[in-house]
Amino acid sequence: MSIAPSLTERLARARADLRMGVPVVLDGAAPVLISAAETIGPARFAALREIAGEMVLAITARRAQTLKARAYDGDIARILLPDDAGPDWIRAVASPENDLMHPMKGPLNCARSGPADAHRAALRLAKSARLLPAALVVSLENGADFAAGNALTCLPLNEMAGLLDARSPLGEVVSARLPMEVSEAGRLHVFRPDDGGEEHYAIEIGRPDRSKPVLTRLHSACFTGDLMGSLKCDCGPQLRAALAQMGAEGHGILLYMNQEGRGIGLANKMRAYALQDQGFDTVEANHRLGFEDDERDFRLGADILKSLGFSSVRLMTNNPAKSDMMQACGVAVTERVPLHVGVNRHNRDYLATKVRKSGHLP
Ligand SMILES: Nc1nc2c(ncn2[C@@H]2O[C@H](COP(=O)(O)OP(=O)(O)OP(=O)(O)O)[C@@H](O)[C@H]2O)c(=O)[nH]1
Ligand SMILES: [Zn+2]
Repeated sequence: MSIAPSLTERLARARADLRMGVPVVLDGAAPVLISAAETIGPARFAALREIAGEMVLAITARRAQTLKARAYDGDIARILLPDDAGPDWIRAVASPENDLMHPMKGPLNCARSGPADAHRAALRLAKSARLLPAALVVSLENGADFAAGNALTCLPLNEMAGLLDARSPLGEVVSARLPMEVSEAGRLHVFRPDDGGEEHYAIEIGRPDRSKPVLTRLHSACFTGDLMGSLKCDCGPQLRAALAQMGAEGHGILLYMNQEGRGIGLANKMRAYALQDQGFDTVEANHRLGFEDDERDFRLGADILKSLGFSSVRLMTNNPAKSDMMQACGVAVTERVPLHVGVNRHNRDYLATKVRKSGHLP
């Protein structure tokens, strides 16, 4: 094996670059330089203008719908950057926080022709870096030379879709005994993906029989609900109720997935909360930010269960998408255990929206 970073490792670097505001080169027949809209500063923007390439702001069709921009590519829109646009304009298009106070003054001119694969890859990369899905895409004459001359991460455009689809194998790094309030026979397993991405955890209560369906909760991280006692959702009560039931039964597995905000990250979830204060529901808020309703990958939970030796579960959830994905990944769901706890006046509408729009069971 070469000592140089693999493509997957370079992809992980690219995520860190975008988060810092450093552009990344996507090389191919039509090479481009991509930057995350959210992290472009004035100095780098001025340097990008000097390249004198075509400048396009790529956004998702979800965001385009709010802005009344034409998504000619179906899932994305490519807005041609006006000559007088700067980082503030870019951020105003990318982020909906001031949409109501300053409705966008169009018209936003969108590209109809030419390839959109680099733009699509840039948006997927920004999402996977937990940034707003909006990217400035600047055309280059020679991608490889430009990357080498500026010490930038360079990725082959024709391999981007496959790289972004792939899910990096999760390996167990360590496990140790963790006596807990619900059970003194607790154990925490830490799983880490090969690509340097987010770690996920499994809490094992007792020593469940691997040949029988195990009481399981697939829980997504919610800093506000799990730790801060937020009343806007039901996550904290669900977490504690699941652990309590496992403690009472003497065994169970709680998968704690670091997929905060249904996979959009805490910063974006707080942007969604700000929109909810303007009157939008949880699904509309995600869409206005440019995300789908739910950006989580539940397959990771099934991967962890299988690597711990389980092949069937009694799944504690109200969300059929979780059961469906388990089954599709080869983990049998022998029973769905409903988990209705923690309803209050602040989260009643949120829970009703999940039933009405996201297929949750009442
Ligand atoms: N984007 C977004 N995420 C939210 C919002 N409220 C809560 N969340 C996140 O939603 C996730 C809730 O996940 P879960 O409780 O595991 O899953 P669920 O889909 O509600 O299904 P259940 O298994 O029935 O609880 C957590 O990652 C929260 O951070 C919101 O308004 N917007
Ligand atoms: Zn929550």
